Amino acid sequence: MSDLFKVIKEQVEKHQPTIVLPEATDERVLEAAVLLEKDKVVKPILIGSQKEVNELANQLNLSIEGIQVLDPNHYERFDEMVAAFVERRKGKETEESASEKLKDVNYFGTMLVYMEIADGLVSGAAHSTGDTVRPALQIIKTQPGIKRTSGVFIMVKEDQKFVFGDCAINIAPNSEELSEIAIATAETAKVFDIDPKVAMLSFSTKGSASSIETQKVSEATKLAQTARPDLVIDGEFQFDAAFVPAVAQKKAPDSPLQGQANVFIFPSLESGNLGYKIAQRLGGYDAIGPILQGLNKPVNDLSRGCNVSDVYKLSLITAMQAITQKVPN
Ligand SMILES: CC(C)(COP(=O)(O)OP(=O)(O)OC[C@H]1O[C@@H](n2cnc3c(N)ncnc32)[C@H](O)[C@@H]1OP(=O)(O)O)[C@@H](O)C(=O)NCCC(=O)NCCS
Ligand SMILES: CC(=O)OP(=O)(O)O
Repeated sequence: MSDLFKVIKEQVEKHQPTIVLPEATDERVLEAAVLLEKDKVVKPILIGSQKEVNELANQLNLSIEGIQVLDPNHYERFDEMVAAFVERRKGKETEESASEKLKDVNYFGTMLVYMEIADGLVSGAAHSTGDTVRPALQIIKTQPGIKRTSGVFIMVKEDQKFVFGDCAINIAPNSEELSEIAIATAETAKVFDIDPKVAMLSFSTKGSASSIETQKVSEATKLAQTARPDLVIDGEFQFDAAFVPAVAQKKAPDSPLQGQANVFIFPSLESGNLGYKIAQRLGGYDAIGPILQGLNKPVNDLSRGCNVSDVYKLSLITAMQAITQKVPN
């Protein structure tokens, strides 16, 4: 385990927050839950039928002793949960539609976090991002002052750490949204002990090309710089000009980044999602996330391509958010 995760583990194990893993019948999730329980870092809550979870555990030769399993079909506080959901969705759900939705493991798990029965949630190993995050967008909602949540990856290889955003949520952010994503991502980087140097990415460097797309990024850069003059944010940059000092010397010699960027903001979800997967699969980086930024409580997504270690590490990050994020709901 890298130093970064050793530090997070030390921070988290003193508190052992409760993290919901709704996809109990996914082998990777069950295995990660068993490891988290064994290492006494977080208390996992699995969601599903006890019978099915027992069967999978037996098949994998895993002991789930001590791990709580909650079944939406036999949950003693289900009526209370339905009432709280209807109240939260004010006019958008009836008791009947709420009872139906709360049978879904992601809605059910998200309500456990909302009702403070659990401290955070990690899902998405077996669900699309839309199905994983929609309950959180509807129930947990964004923190005051944050218009949109976004999803970032912490990219780790040996002692190298970078943050990539938005790789998960906003399909075609406008310049205001991109500026908000850049600021939120810089703040997330600090949580991982990265002194953020933010590059706003494009296919152009400082006006080398001009189009609606490049102008959007250039405008977003100005908005972010004006809103947060204390942060180092510059753009628009091609990746090489942001990352390679010799190329930065040629393409953008006057930029404060000097080819030393460590936070990369992609102009669209197409580029962000592709970019992180290329760095992960061709570049050999560990890609942990998507970590959702700006929500009132920690709910995080996984890629369906994740492995046991990804589930474990994202659970640690979620636990860390739970103990550090004291935001009023
Ligand atoms: C995230 C996503 C699912 C939301 O879309 P959606 O479910 O159609 O959202 P809706 O427009 O119906 O909005 C649902 C609720 O979420 C809120 N919402 C939507 N996007 C939001 C965002 N980025 N931040 C905060 N809230 C958001 C809406 O305001 C709405 O709230 P309300 O019901 O209380 O009014 C959609 O943007 C999406 O599919 N993004 C791409 C996900 C993806 O495939 N990523 C690639 C793999 S990681
Ligand atoms: C984050 C992401 O790309 O998720 P998935 O691979 O499940 O679509």
